[in-house]
Amino acid sequence: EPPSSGYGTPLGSPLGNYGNQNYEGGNGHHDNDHGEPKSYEFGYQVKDEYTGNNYNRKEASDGNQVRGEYRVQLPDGRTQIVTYYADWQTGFHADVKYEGTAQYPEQYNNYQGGYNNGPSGQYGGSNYAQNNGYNGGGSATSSVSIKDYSSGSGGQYNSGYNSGSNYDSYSGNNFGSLGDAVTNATKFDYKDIPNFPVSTVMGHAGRLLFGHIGSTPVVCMQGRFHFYEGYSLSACTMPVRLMKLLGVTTLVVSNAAGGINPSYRTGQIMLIKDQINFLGLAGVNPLRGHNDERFGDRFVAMNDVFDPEINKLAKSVGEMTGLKEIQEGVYASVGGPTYETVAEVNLMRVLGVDAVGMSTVHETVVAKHCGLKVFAFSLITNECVASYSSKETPDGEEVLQVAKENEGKLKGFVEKMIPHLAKSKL
Ligand SMILES: O=P(O)(O)O[C@@H]1C[C@H](O)[C@@H](CO)O1
Ligand code: HPA
Repeated sequence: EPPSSGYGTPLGSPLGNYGNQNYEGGNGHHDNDHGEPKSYEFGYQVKDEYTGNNYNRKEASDGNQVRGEYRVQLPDGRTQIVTYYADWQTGFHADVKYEGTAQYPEQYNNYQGGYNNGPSGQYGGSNYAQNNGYNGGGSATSSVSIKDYSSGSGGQYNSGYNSGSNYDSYSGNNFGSLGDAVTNATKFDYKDIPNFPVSTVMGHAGRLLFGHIGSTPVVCMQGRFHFYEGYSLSACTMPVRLMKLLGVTTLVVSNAAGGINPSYRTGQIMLIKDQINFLGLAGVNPLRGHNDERFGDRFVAMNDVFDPEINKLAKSVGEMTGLKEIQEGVYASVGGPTYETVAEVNLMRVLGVDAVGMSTVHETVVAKHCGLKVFAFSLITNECVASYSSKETPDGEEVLQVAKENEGKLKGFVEKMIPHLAKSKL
């Protein structure tokens, strides 16, 4: 069978009577009306220091066999060099080599297969832990794929949790004791879980718990990962995808947040009715890059991520457990680790933000993408400073302290809310 595409290229070249006439008829090389097959050669090169463009191609044929070479600049910084020959009896033969060292831009790591998952495979998702220095706390990047968790670190949790585990309590900063709500818990330190990031923030215990709240099976994170720790958002949200793969159906998220709404007081709970994704609006989104269709669609609706019915239930459960003045409002996340300037606090007020933090929104984005239901709430740990005359300044110790003072009531709330949520089928 004469190859077609391998021979298409010369068409239109200076000696372009080669391809069509000799091969498309399928009658072999010599029985055409135009005599002997003709030789040709062509080539081009683009080399431009300013744009960095550097590629070329050359090809020659003696009429029987085509030989050529082309160089392609890969987005990872390497040059791919393909040397080939082809003839109509044996087809196309290529030898592929690479020059240079691959860099790992985040958008390619997000693609589980890696754009270069062929001969060298350096971009393959399963390599990310070794390559990206999760534990160094530096500029970590990750790719998260079904492959990573179905046959890697996830495997060890599958038994017992895969079927019927429909709740996940995702504990945020400083609420380590929410983990105490989990009964008969099996606990794993993050550092002992292959390929898992580690928490570097005070108050984040760094443990994954499996157990029950009431009769509901739960997976609970004692401690999360933040963008300001140096993790990419896809690394921060990797556990959400892990939970999805474990069979979790609802993500319960908590956080410590600063009160932007002037009526909010330290120690109050705010049920999140909507969010503003400042990082996302600026293009920093955990879903940026290749979309793994096995988790969800490319484009994700976020207008319906928080269910007003769940919040209604939470309000009544909260009141039942003695929570006072439960608020419902808009949470915005910033990259941190800086707290807000006076101007930023006032900007957020104008924008309709009620509470601000440094987590959660990327987790809810990834949860929505993979079809998890979401329930989220904030503990107001400080009142954001909106005036230049104020002598107050937020600090991490205060946040931790307020969280500690309130963790008992949060635990009571979560212990009741999760079974109610499970029963309600919301
Ligand atoms: O993990 P969360 O969002 O609860 O923690 C908040 C944000 C920062 O980590 C820290 C700032 O005080 O608290
Ligand atoms: N700003 C941002 N993140 C926070 C705050 C705050 O005031 N308090 C707790 N997390």
